[in-house]
Amino acid sequence: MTTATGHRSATTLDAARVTEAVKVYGSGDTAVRALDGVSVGFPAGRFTAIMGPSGSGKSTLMHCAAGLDTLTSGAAHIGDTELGALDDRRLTLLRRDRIGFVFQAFNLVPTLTVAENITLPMDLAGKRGDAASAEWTDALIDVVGLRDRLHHRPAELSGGQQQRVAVARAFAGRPDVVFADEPTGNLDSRSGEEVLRLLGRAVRQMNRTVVMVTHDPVAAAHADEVVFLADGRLVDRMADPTADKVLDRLKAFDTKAAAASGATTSGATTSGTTASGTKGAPS
Ligand SMILES: Nc1ncnc2c1ncn2[C@@H]1O[C@H](COP(=O)(O)OP(=O)(O)OP(=O)(O)O)[C@@H](O)[C@H]1O
Repeated sequence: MTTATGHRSATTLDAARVTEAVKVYGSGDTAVRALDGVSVGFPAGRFTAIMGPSGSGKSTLMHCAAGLDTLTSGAAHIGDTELGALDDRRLTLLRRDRIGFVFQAFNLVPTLTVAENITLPMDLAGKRGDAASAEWTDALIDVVGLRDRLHHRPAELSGGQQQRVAVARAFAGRPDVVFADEPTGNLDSRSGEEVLRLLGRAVRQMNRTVVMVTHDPVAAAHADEVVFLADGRLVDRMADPTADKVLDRLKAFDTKAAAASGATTSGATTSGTTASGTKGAPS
């Protein structure tokens, strides 16, 4: 089902979601409430950007949603799996098998070729070898445009090319969701644009799910939807973002009055999208 804007409706299942997520760092006088009751879903097959002022909780939300960190209270799900119910071993397996990561630092293995870096997670998981995986990897290599670099090592590539390898590696195991934390932070604007287009293509042409933390309105404009955090709370969602619209929304955070009167997590809507982050669907 698609909406008038051509996007999938909110009835699409969430690939990942957090419910009433609270994360407190430290204790006593020095305690920081990084997440203060956030409920948000990241729909499967869509590209969602997480934005907000510095310190608003973006990275904390991503880390808790991806099982890299644990919530103080509330729940985080990947599909139907509640992360809090998993022991360390199962959580590690879930991260390996069902989640892909792209970070600001490319984190490639310098001694491996591009091809070996891309298939490393699948090799570790013992998932390579079947025809479907080979076909998928082959298609992925074309999407990221690295076919003529497959036998190079990371040091022989530009920063943009290295991040494209990291993107291919993140999608290689066909994870349920790829989380990207400031994936263009180390890139010039042209290389960054390429990586963002790549993430968009993976979502739209290969039916993948991407959740990206960024502070850059131009980067966020590549997403299908932007969720805004402020002071550890979800304050707004914006479908069909443009850089200008995102920038305007961020500027509103600059004044305390706007922050105080900003939309709350329960019912604010932007461009017809529910702000609750749940699966309530427009009919
Ligand atoms: N490990 C930690 N220990 C203590 N406080 C932390 C820790 N990690 C984050 N915080 C605090 O939690 C709050 C949210 O941090 P977080 O990094 O999630 O914000 P952010 O929106 O990603 O910020 P930025 O855009 O600057 O990266 C901040 O006040 C931060 O100082």
